[in-house]
Amino acid sequence: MSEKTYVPEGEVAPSSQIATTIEALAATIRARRDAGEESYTHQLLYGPADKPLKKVMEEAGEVGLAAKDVESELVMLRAMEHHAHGHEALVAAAGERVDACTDHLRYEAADVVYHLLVVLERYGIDLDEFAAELNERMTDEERPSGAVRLKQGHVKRGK
Ligand SMILES: N=c1c2ncn([C@@H]3O[C@H](COP(=O)(O)OP(=O)(O)OP(=O)(O)O)[C@@H](O)[C@H]3O)c2ncn1[C@@H]1O[C@H](COP(=O)(O)O)[C@@H](O)[C@H]1O
Repeated sequence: MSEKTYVPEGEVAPSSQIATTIEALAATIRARRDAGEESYTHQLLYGPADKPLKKVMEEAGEVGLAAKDVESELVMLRAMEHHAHGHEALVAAAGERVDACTDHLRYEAADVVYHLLVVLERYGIDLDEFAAELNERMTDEERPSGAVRLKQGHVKRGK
């Protein structure tokens, strides 16, 4: 587990954190089909299609920019480590900037995943079907036992 994360005391961790989280988020998004206009998700599911599609592209771009910021700060940190001997405070400050940029990258990545899940829900692609797409790309050695697969005829339709 990352040193940046924790499970609240007294709570039992699920067997897979990310699977449980994605499933819960996808279920919330699906449930927002029955919500009112005050729900942002509902607006993305039923409003003009351009809105969620533009959000996916915009947020993906923000991931790219956030990652570039991490790169720039890493270059600064390495330079500090090489040239700022005796100036531990400068090195520590550079390390904190890397850390902050990495936090921002994670934040933008979550925005992409949320909007991607909304787009999948909007067009009726459920999580199992999405998993099957990813599973098809794995080698037999990589693919977990019992992993869902795409039926022939639906494989590589996008190519
Ligand atoms: N995970 C998310 C989530 N991630 C990002 N967002 C929204 O996505 C938008 C991100 O776009 P921006 O950063 O550009 O913010 P913005 O300028 O307000 O966005 P726009 O109005 O320009 O589209 C913000 O409005 C965020 O609130 C999310 N909105 C909802 N969820 C989840 O979906 C659930 C249901 O949300 P509602 O439909 O709002 O009830 C929530 O409880 C959350 O669990």
